[in-house]
Amino acid sequence: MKAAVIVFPGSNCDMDMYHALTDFTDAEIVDLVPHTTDSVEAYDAIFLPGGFSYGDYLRSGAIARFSPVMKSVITEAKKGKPVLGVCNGFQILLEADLLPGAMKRNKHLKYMCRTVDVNVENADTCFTFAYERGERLRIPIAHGDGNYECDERTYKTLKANNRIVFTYASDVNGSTGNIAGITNEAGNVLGMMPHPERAMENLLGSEDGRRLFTSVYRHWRDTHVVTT
Ligand SMILES: NC(=O)CC[C@H](N)C(=O)O
Repeated sequence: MKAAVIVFPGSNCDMDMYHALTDFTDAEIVDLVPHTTDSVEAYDAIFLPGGFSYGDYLRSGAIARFSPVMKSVITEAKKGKPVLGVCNGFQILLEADLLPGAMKRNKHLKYMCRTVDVNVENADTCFTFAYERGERLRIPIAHGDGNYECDERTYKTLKANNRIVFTYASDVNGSTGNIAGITNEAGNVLGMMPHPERAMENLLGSEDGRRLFTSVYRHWRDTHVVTT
């Protein structure tokens, strides 16, 4: 598997994502790809890390969404390649219309940085099949704009089609339905606010994020590698 970690000006979780992919999957190639690149076609999976792209000016993710690389990210997402956006990456996917809804400021208007309980609502995606449905994970959050908002019709559609992949076990930031992560209709684009790449080692608090990366890798292997 060739994986691309996109680096925007202001990304700050790019190296954590790189570490998660290089040290916990068997991906042959993991590249840090600058936002100025115009094609990511050569990659099998694309990762948008967290951070403060363009200083969160205007709105989180609103400027990064127009980075040169995003045209190709959108094309590859529409082809069905796995695209994961974590935190600011999720915000960029929302701004790029690859996922529905928007992020508002956290309900208490405070930046929050702590480890929270996250429920696995759908373990039937290429990102989550190494988990069990109903499992409760410990994963760090670190955001000021994590209050996910969508209209009622969108919420019903997300729910009816099992596109809510993660929820917070309690109301941490005001998100509609405690949503912590959703997919697009095809299931190959996942946006999530909690940081699985910061939950890779028990020494650092949790290793509950590992299986997200191993799921993506195994999904690629199962669909691309012929064994005799
Ligand atoms: N950790 C991050 O990706 C931060 C996300 C975003 N810039 C916010 O504060 O909401």
